[in-house]
Order: sequence, then C-alpha cells, then structure tokens
Amino acid sequence: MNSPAKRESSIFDTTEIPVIKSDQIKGTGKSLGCGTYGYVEKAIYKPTPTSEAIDVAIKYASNQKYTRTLINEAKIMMTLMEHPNVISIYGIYKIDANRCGLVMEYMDCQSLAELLHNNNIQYTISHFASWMLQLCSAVEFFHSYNQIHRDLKVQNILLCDHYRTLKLCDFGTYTALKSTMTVGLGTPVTMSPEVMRGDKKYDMKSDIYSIGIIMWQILSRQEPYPNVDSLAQLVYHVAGNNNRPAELQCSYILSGFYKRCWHQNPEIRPTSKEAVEYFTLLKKEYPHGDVPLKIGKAEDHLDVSNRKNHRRTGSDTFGIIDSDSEIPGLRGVRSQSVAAIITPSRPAPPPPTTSTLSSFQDPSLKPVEPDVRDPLSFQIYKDHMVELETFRNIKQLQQTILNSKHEKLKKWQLLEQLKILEAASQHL
Ligand SMILES: Nc1ncnc2c1ncn2[C@@H]1O[C@H](COP(=O)(O)OP(=O)(O)OP(=O)(O)O)[C@@H](O)[C@H]1O
Repeated sequence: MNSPAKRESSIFDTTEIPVIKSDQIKGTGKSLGCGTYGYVEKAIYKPTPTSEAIDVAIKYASNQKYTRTLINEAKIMMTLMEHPNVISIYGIYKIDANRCGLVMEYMDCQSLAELLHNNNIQYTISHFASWMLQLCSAVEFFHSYNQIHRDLKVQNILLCDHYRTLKLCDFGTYTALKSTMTVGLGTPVTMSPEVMRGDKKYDMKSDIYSIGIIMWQILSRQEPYPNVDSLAQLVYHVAGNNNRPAELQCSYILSGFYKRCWHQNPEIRPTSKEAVEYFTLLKKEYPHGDVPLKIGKAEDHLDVSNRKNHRRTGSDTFGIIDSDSEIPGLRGVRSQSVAAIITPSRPAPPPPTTSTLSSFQDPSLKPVEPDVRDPLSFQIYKDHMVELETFRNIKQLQQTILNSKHEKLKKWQLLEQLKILEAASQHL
C-alpha cells in the first residue's frame, strides 16, 4: 500500500489540477482569514518568468490531515469554476510532499460578512438585487450539475471590483455542526432545520434555506439570532421551535420571498432556477447594482450637491445615488440605502429623504409580489416590469429630446450674440 505522503503526491501530479512551483509564488505575509480546516494568505503569482505578476489568495490546510480535503476542494472548484460567480483557481502550490496550498483568484473587497458589519459602506437595494442574482446564478449552476454547495454563508461570499462582483468560494467542504462549533467560528445560522435535526442530509433545498437567511442578513445587516450563542440553543430555537430571524419592516416583495426560502417545508421553498428568475426581475426594477461602492461616511454618498452634479453629468459612478429615482410608485426607493427601506431594531443610517420612504409604503403604489408558483401573479409582475421598462425608455427619450432642445437653444443664443457683434461692427 502507498504511504500517505506518496498518495498525496500522486494527487498533486494529476492533470486535473495544475501544479504551481514555489519559484512562481511570492508570499506577502498578509493573512486574509481562517476557516475550519485552513487559513488564507495573500501572495503574488507569476505564471511564467515573462508574464505579469498577479495577486492571489492561497488557502493552506491548518494541518496535514486536511491536505486531502483541500485537494478535494480544488478538484470540485476546477470543475465548477467556469461560472463568473465562482472563484477561479490557478492550481495547487506544492510546498513539499505533504503540504500544499490552493492558489485562487484574489478578491480585494473581502467577504460579505465583513461588508455587512462595515458601517462606513452603504449600499442600495440595487446592490442587494445584483448580489442576490449573482449568488443565485452560481447556486443554480451547481444545482444544474447536481452539486450542492452545503455551506452557503456570508463568510463564503467574496466581493471584488468595488463590491460589484460577487463570487462563491469554499466548495465541498461540508462543515459538520460539530467541527464548526469546535473551532469557535460561531453558530451555523444558515443551516436548514432539517439538516440540524438530522432528518436528512443537505439537499438543494437546504442551499435555498441558506439563501433566505443570507437575504435577510444583507437587508438587515444584523445577526439573525442575537440571543443565541450555542449550537444547542440554535437547534432548539430553529429546528425545535421553528423560529426564524426577526420580522423586517420591508416591502413584502422581499419578505415574502425570503420567508418562502426559509420555509420549514423544503417543498415550499423555491428552486434555484425560480430564485434566479425572481432576482432577475428585482434587478430590472432596481438596475443600479453596478454603481461602485466607496468607503466613506453615509453623508458623503448622499450629498445633495453631488446628486445634482450627477444628474447633470450623467455619470454612473457616483456614490450610491441612482439616477432615475422618479419612476412613479418607486419614487426615490432606488436612492435609498437598503437600511433605509427597512426598519431594523438597530439604528439605521439616515435615509436621504423621508418623503420617498412614505411613498413606497403607499399600498396603491406597491407592485404585486412575484410569486413564481402562481402563474397569474408572476404574469402581473412581469407586465408591471414591462410597463416600468417602457416608462424608463420614455423618460430616457424625453431626456434626449430635452438635451437636444438645450443644445439648439445654446446655438440660438450664440447666433444672437453674433448678430449683435455684427451690428456693432457695422456701426464702427
Ligand atoms: N480568494 C480569496 N480572496 C480573498 N480573501 C479570501 C479568499 N478566500 C478566502 N478569503 C478570506 O479568508 C477567509 C477564510 O476562508 P476559508 O475558505 O478558509 O474559510 P471560511 O469559508 O470562512 O470557513 P469554513 O472553511 O469553516 O467554511 C474568508 O472568510 C475570506 O475572508
């Protein structure tokens, strides 16, 4: 029988995972975080002596027995990384016969877990919609290959490109309740009740449950169970008593969906395909998730003079203010931070305006909830979206006509001035 070291080395040599040599890697000594079985560091990777050096993140197993887990993770990632919202890996960095590191693309905006607790960064409902769509498309991608992520949580959702692009990491590393708790990484709040109870193993609907909790976390920026601090309490609270995170005073379009995702009956939960459809619609309604986020006080982002400037220049890169907040029924909602359209128990950052919030609460202006199981409601929602799209196009056309009118007026003004000058010169 092969010795463990030899067995590991044969795994390294597999053609499935490229092997990266030590002279291609330069450590930076910067720690990026720790997980259950490993730790992650930033490094620099030079694929060839002539190519440009790139920033990478390397995940090392915390001890030798986890090396195989790391290699298994690498294999899963190699097969699934074709998706834009899944972390790419470059290969396995072989340190010696028994130790290795998983070399992945570096995500420069940390994880969603850090973002949620960073009060210096405000985001909008558009960002929420964009992140959720990206997350659900990655999950749908796994599910289409009959793969389950099993460990969807804000710590495994990484961001880059000024917080606009979201990618999933950490695959196939099924974190048993016990091991999660042993290393003190907190309670597994996104784990579904049926898995907690041990009724059944993770299945696709368990991933959907996690999506529901993650939705709630992004909307509220709070801990789902602030008074629960042990695994036993969590199981009792969630699996035993069927409790869920606190009610948020947000649009029922959102609350209806996350409640369905975390429903105790997995049959009621939507599929990942439905989740993608839902967030595609939501993103259409809140289309400014591509606005880059900046670190800074909320007031900087919501500065009204900047907003005027933004409208004038038409720039797309201004803070968190979206440019077309005048659409009836949604007036101003796009320019609200997510925290401003819900009422969490923790004080939220001040909303840019208050009248906009009340207009959203007007029941006559609320769009119907897109319940994808109900074809009629779904159709009404789709029609509503089409109308909004038409409205937006008309608004854009109106703006183009106005611009052209202003241009003509400017020319006319110039002509007038020329005439005056001409007249003056004739009198000389
Ligand atoms: N590619 C990456 N780029 C930047 N930071 C990363 C990258 N991968 C991981 N990290 C950081 O390292 C932390 C630890 O990652 P890791 O995958 O080891 O553990 P985890 O997902 O937090 O926990 P567990 O493995 O227990 O599920 C992450 O939370 C993240 O902050």
